[in-house]
Amino acid sequence: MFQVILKAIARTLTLEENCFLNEHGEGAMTARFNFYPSCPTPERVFGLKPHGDGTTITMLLQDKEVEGLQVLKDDNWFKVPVIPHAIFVNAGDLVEIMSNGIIKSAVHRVATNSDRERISLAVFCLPNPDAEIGPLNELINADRPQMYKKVKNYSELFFQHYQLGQRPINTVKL
Ligand SMILES: O=C(O)CCC(=O)C(=O)O
Ligand SMILES: [Fe+2]
Repeated sequence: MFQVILKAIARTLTLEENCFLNEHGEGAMTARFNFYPSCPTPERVFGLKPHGDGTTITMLLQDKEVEGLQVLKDDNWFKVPVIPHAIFVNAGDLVEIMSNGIIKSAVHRVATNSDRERISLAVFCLPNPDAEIGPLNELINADRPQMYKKVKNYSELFFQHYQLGQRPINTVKL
């Protein structure tokens, strides 16, 4: 399914539909269930701290009753509504890099809830660890010079910085 999404993004940018997939290769998908217990002090405790995903694409099945996911836009946090059985698609840092910054990897976080627990299922799409991922040549020009270095095995960089509360994408900006 992520292939369909990457093709759709390419078409949106009026590019050849396989251009992102050619960079990405077959890649790998990992899945994680997130369980957020109820928390008596939600104003003081995050379920998941603010981060951008270190993926190409993340597909997320949210809890069908309990909200919690919030996305940062223009310095404001917006709640993602609960839509039962809908899949929330998030562009990760690697799409931001490949698109030379045109598609943004949204910073998001998860709030806790004082009386309800919450569960979600995230599927993370990643390129092969040895694939070199960089801005597409088609998206580099005089008006928009190359904005990111090429990266390899971004997951490793991601986790090093995540622990420190930093965004790894800031370390590969030119
Ligand atoms: O639980 C959620 O709604 C979001 C999970 C998430 O952002 C993640 O696993 O990276
Ligand atoms: Fe995330």
